[in-house]
Amino acid sequence: MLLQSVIITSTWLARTQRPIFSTLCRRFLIFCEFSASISSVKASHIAEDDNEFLPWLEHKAGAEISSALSIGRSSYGRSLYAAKDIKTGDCLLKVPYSVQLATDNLPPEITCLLGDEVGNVAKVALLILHEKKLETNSQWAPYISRLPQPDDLHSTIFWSDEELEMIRPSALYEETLTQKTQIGKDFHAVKLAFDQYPDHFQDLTLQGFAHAYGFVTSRAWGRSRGASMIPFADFLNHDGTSGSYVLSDEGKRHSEVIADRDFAQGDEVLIRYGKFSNATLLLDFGFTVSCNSYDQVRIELNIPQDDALYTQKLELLARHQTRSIKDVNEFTSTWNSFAIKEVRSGSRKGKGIPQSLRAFCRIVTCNSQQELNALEIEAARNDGRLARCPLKDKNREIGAHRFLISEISNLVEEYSECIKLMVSDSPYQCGKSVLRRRLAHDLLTGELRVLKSASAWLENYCSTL
Ligand SMILES: C[S@@+](CC[C@H](N)C(=O)[O-])C[C@H]1O[C@@H](n2cnc3c(N)ncnc32)[C@H](O)[C@@H]1O
Repeated sequence: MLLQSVIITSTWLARTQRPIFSTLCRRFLIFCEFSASISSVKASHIAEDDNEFLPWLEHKAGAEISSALSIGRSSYGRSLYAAKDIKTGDCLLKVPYSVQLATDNLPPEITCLLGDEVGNVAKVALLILHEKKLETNSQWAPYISRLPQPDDLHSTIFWSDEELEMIRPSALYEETLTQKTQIGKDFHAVKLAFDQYPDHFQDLTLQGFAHAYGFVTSRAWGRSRGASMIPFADFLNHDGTSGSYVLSDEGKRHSEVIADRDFAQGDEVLIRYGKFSNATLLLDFGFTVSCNSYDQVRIELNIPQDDALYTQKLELLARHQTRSIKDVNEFTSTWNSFAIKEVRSGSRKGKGIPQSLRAFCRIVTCNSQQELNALEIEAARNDGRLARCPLKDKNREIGAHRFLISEISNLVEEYSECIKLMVSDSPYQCGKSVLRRRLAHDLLTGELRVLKSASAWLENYCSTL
């Protein structure tokens, strides 16, 4: 990822910028949000060597980083626990910028070889590889040695083709391929840059580069100077239900986390990485949460090619095309691609189903040039957007929504089939395969829940119109 964080300036102005999800730029988000919560899991044990990590980092920083937290292990890997009773509003940790790893830590002789085509995530990945190569001579050795093993990375970019087939109906499938392509491009740009310099990254493989890339997307936060790995803070695990923030204070040049509730000594402290769907969590971090309230489904609709008004409809949409809109998960609603979120039952307005999607269906189901003209006239009288109001002809309004129900039903069928296959698939798999099957299952069942909620709302809309 880049984890989301709130950047505070001297005026305490939080900026909210986030590049594209599932394309690498998206990772340079600036709006980061953290939240802390209590897990019922108490600190199991603190690995012997982990005791030395915080003193090492504090010595390096020349400042105290945390007296409130200690390192332990949970089922999520390394984790942070309350070292004492903590009150809401207490500062949990404060990590100075001077001990964070960002692109400006890259040695100048490496930086000067890299062109603009090599993105920030790739540069931080190179920094990690560079430090790794130095082994114990690296001044970051205690941090680098605590990064996960490649086998512990479960982002879909590391899934085999067969594993990826499990998530075929989800937009994450395409997002994963796009991300892999981007990593490949970054890798080749890096290789080209270092071609003449056998001292640097001569033995770099695409696989090694992709792993380093995965470390960055799953453990770096967006800051004004780009992606930053924040040692110690990156031992915090995610809980989407909590709601306090990690602040990156540009003035004081540190990142901090404030407790949003009380913790008893020994409680596991979890933060919210962002309001991320399972698709985002899986691509960026390699995990999912069950019943994720931020889940969403991207659906793409097209005007049937055999539609007698195909060209007229396309032209009409093009004339009224609005700028694409990105949401928090970086899903973009373009002219024919829309993100649906879970619609609460009983919701009157169908919040979760974009108005632009319903408008698209009203246009697609028009049967004559006159009907299209009427929509254009209405748009000119209002704010210029097409088909935002319910059609006056009730039957046509129902027809438009029935078209959408039918598209969603096809998806529901596709998802259900895939889930059924997944459940009945080879019972002999173990370890990594079982874990990835569960991740795929969480993803698809979450997206299926969203689709079904939208379908139920639309059915109700049609029957009560
Ligand atoms: C920023 S690191 C957190 C520290 C990490 N557990 C470690 O061992 O260093 C993010 C990674 O922790 C794990 N993680 C965090 N929250 C999780 C959760 N709610 N469920 C499962 N894994 C989680 C995932 O492997 C994720 O890529």
